[in-house]
Amino acid sequence: MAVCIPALALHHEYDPQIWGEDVHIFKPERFADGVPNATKNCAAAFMPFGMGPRSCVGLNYAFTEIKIALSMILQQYSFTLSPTHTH
Ligand code: HEM
Repeated sequence: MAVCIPALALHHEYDPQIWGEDVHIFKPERFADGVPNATKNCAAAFMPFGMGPRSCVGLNYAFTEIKIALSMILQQYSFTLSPTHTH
């Protein structure tokens, strides 16, 4: 028997109790304090690589590739502190 988890539906089954009232908004900064905080410690609310013994074996490879791609993109830009930035 095959069990299929529709990842897209899972992450779009909007649950304001977990994600907040702004659940429909694309808001990457909701992960700024880590996944556990963003998901109110609900491990099953966000599982892009699945979970359990059959979770994605390519997870670490995928993360490495993502970091390489991001660093290659960022090398094309230069960054300076905003003059209005205060600590
Ligand atoms: C952003 C990239 C990737 C995402 C989001 C992703 C996501 C997933 C998900 C959701 C599953 C199903 C887990 C489950 O059934 O609970 C899975 C399984 C799997 N993934 Fe990935 N994956 C990614 C990249 C990769 C890469 C780069 C490889 C190999 C080089 C890979 C190899 C596999 C394999 C072999 C399985 C089956 C594991 C099993 O059934 O035991 N994945 N992946």
